[in-house]
Amino acid sequence: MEHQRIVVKIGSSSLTGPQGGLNHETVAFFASEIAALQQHGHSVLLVTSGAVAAGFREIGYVTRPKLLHEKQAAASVGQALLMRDYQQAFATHGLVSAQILLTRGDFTHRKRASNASMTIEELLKQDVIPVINENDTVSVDELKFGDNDTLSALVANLARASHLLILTDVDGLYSANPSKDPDAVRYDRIDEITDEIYAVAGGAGSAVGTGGMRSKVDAAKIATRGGIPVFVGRVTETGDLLAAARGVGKGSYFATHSASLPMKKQWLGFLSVPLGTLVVDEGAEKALIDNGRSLLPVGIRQIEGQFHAGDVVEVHNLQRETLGRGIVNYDHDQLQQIAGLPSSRIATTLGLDYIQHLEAIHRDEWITL
Ligand SMILES: Nc1ncnc2c1ncn2[C@@H]1O[C@H](COP(=O)(O)OP(=O)(O)O)[C@@H](O)[C@H]1O
Ligand SMILES: N[C@@H](CCC(=O)OP(=O)(O)O)C(=O)O
Repeated sequence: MEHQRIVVKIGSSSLTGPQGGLNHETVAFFASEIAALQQHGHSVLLVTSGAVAAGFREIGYVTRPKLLHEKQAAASVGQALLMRDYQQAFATHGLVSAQILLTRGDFTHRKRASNASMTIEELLKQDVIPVINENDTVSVDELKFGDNDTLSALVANLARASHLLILTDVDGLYSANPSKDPDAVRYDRIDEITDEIYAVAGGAGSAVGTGGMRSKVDAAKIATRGGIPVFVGRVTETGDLLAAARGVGKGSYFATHSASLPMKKQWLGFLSVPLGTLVVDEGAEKALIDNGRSLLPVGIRQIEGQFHAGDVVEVHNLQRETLGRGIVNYDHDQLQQIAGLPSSRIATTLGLDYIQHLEAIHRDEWITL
């Protein structure tokens, strides 16, 4: 196996128990597994949860807090404890580690994403292990990732990793939550993330985890669309992490079919914030999805939101299923006037001599989701 860049994500459920506090032996074990990957010539980026779980007991909460400000307070105590454990554990293998705290806003702003990327590149060049978590102190409501699975997929894309390994307390995705259904069977390999996969992926299984399998499938979707294969499973014994990276781990593998997605399309699909929604008819749905064509105003049935030309909008079919996202060429009030009209009537309806773009969304500015 040649040198690879591997993102490893460790969930709260793997590091702590329901009473909170860190399990120091477990942190030390994961550090030794990561050190083994480094010794095999790979570069590892670690995305770790556990700040809230590590800190809540320390400041006097009996159970994991539910309110945002309490979670933020617990995380600010716990993040330092988490980092202290990792730094000590990596140091015993002669490895230096660095703390990086990110929010979704850091990915949506291209300049900040590029700064984060430059820092990560320099750390990897110096053989330092970036240890990444969400910046819980400044993340509010819609800015929050909510779970670190999505964060790990965004990091994998940003760093152009060759693998994303999501470690959790269950050895893969099962046909039903295996802690509740003893007849559940594991999916060893998932070639396509279908509605059936989403239907079986349930919520968190423990008092400390968030997101459960559902957010892991979301993460797998983001990473595999970016050309990065994903492992979701358990690492409990020496050598398990190396096995996971080699494709023989205890878990499920999500395959990728895409070549790595251009940065612009990644941004459009997974980082941009849509400012409106266009509902389109069956003909437009077919043109966009089956024929890879642009969206013309004639196929638009309904317009929602106050967007302007150049903004990102989401596109729904008549059943209100999301088809994808694109950059729209008209302001919302212009689109209201021309929705349903053939291209020949657009200029006169808008009172213009000529039209720069006949398409509402050009195919080059579109991603199917
Ligand atoms: N179909 C499924 N297959 C496996 N686990 C599932 C499934 N649906 C829900 N789960 C739950 O997801 C949990 C893992 O997610 P989570 O608790 O968020 O862990 P983490 O802290 O590692 O992110 C499992 O322990 C399990 O209870
Ligand atoms: N940033 C938070 C992550 C929250 C969380 O529990 O995430 P996860 O265990 O990955 O589902 C923390 O460190 O506690």
